[in-house]
Amino acid sequence: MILNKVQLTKFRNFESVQFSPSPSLSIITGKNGSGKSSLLEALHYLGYGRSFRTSKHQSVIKHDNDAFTIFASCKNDDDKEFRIGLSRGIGEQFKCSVNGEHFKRLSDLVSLLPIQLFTPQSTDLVIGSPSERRRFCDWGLFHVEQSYSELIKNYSKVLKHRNALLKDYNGQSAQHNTDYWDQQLVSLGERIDALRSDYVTRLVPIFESTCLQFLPEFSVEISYYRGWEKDSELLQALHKKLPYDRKIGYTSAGPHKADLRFKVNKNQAQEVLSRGQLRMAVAALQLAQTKLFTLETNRHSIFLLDDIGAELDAEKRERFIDGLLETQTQVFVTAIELEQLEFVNKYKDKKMFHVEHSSVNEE
Ligand SMILES: Nc1ncnc2c1ncn2[C@@H]1O[C@H](COP(=O)(O)OP(=O)(O)OP(=O)(O)O)[C@@H](O)[C@H]1O
Repeated sequence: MILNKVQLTKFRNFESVQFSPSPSLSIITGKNGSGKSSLLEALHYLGYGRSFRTSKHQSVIKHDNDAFTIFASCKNDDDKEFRIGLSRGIGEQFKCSVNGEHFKRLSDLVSLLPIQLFTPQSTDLVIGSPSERRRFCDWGLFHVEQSYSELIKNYSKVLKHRNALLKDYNGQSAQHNTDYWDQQLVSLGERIDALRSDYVTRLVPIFESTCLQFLPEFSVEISYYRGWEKDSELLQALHKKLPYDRKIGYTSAGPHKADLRFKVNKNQAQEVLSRGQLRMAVAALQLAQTKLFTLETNRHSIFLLDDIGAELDAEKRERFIDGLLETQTQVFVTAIELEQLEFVNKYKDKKMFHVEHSSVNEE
């Protein structure tokens, strides 16, 4: 997948801009507040239907306006051209289209564009809550296994019903039967677990070899926690936890509690690694996921690198971009100054853009 042309209207500080990125590397420079991250934010919308900076869609609409629009001309991996459009007004739902045809579900659009993002906040992937790591795994599966997003959606629905029943518990266990929801939760949950567990097994060796390039002085291990006790069936775990779950009013075992656990030299990552080293661990993880995606789908993804200068030294910046370009990923990088990217002269297919006075100029 390649974005050939991107057009934003009334998005953040941009009234109306368009630019034609490189199929390989696009470097976006500009002063603080010029709009670099906003450009990546708009691309992120195409891949996720949301911003990476706010959950309020209204905040990205240019002040004193009532809707934003993002258009992109793309070429898929079979060389077919298509146009996608996304807009959202204040208090409205998304309007999405592909080749001018209206799409009802945002998820249909989102599945077209495999986009990943790396920002100064990306260390949350290692040290933040387990939901960050579940989202990471789910991205990989969502773009590889067709049925995966439906599976997750159905699981979430069943979980909601079971939690509602647990909240209703009034101390009368004889009349409080969760069996119906337990069975459905188990059937969907075990499928999710099997897919995730396989995915992590395929990812780990790629991650370990990538880590050798980024953090050669450390031994970094990832293990998969499926969300309930080892050596126990999910149904058993649900039964065992039922008294506790009734007390707290929600389900405390299952794939919605899964995690990827990091150990660096056998310790918690944040005990051992500096902030910059944590970012390198994340870079290695995302690069590994990019490699696996390309290997398994024969498709190419899009990678957004916001503020590359923050806490990654020049050698690691170069290694990261090299690794992404080797997988033929379309890469967008923002930096305040080009000096942070001195090594880019070696890339042949790059394009440079400068953002100033709410316009984007190719240099
Ligand atoms: N809804 C909005 N309408 C108009 N302008 C906005 C809106 N939201 C943010 N801005 C402004 O848009 C500008 C672009 O912000 P952005 O974060 O994209 O800049 P940046 O180039 O990435 O900056 P930095 O290098 O400091 O991270 C800022 O000046 C910000 O104040």
